[in-house]
Amino acid sequence: MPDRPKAEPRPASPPGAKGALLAPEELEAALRAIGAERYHSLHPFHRLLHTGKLDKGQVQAWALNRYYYQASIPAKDASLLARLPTTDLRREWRRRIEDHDGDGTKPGGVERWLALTDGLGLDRDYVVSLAGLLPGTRFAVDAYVHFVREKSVLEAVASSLTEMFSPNIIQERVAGMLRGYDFVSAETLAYFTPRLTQAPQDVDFALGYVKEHADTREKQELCLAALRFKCDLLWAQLDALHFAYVAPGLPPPGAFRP
Ligand SMILES: O=C(O)c1cc(C(=O)O)c2c(n1)C(=O)C(=O)c1cc(C(=O)O)[nH]c1-2
Repeated sequence: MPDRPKAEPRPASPPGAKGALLAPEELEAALRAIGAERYHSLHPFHRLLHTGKLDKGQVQAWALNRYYYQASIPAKDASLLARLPTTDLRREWRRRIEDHDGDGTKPGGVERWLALTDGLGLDRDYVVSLAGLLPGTRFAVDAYVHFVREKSVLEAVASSLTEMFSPNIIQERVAGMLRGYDFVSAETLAYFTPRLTQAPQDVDFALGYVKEHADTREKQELCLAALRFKCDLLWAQLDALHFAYVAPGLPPPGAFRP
């Protein structure tokens, strides 16, 4: 019997770097599939929040913790802005910072989030002090800021693409919370109205950028990994809230107590 040919040793290639380049629409489909599987709309805490199943203290805990996410978004965008190489790119990213920080005449998203925490009866100085923040929130949000600061511009832009999925959850949240809670008004939730137009505008640009600049399979895999990472850090924030305020309901030392 002739000797069987020996198997060729496999070339050591980095995980995820194999396979052919995806067409831009295939890349978009792969990004959307990540959202369908792991966006925070699927988290049990959000399902409770959106169906009126939480009490006022639990809704306050959500708003207080999410303040840190809102307040950190313009800081992460500013760190990316500083690394963008062209006027057009910087102008686009500057618009995001203005959406969140305002322009000094009209309030931005951070200020509008504080209107939400005011509306829920939280003390503004306490919210802004971050004194009652869950450690899990802090670690997850800081991980996002660090990711954007340290990874490539392409990965940083890709990590913003969870916004592809946010208009749906925002509509569900606003309708569900207005139906479910007598302590919530349309005014309290006014933060979300401009996001319904801002997020698609952000996504148009960021998705176009990713589809154009992820021009090798390896870069495409990095973009997919960036979006998974972002979904994970959004999920982790809700895990922390759920553990502290729903089940088993064990807020860590120093955290907000309703
Ligand atoms: O209400 C939400 O569920 C939700 C999700 C996300 C997101 O997917 O990251 C953002 C927002 N809201 C939001 O309001 C917002 O300003 C925002 C900025 C970004 C980002 O990554 O730059 N995500 C989000």
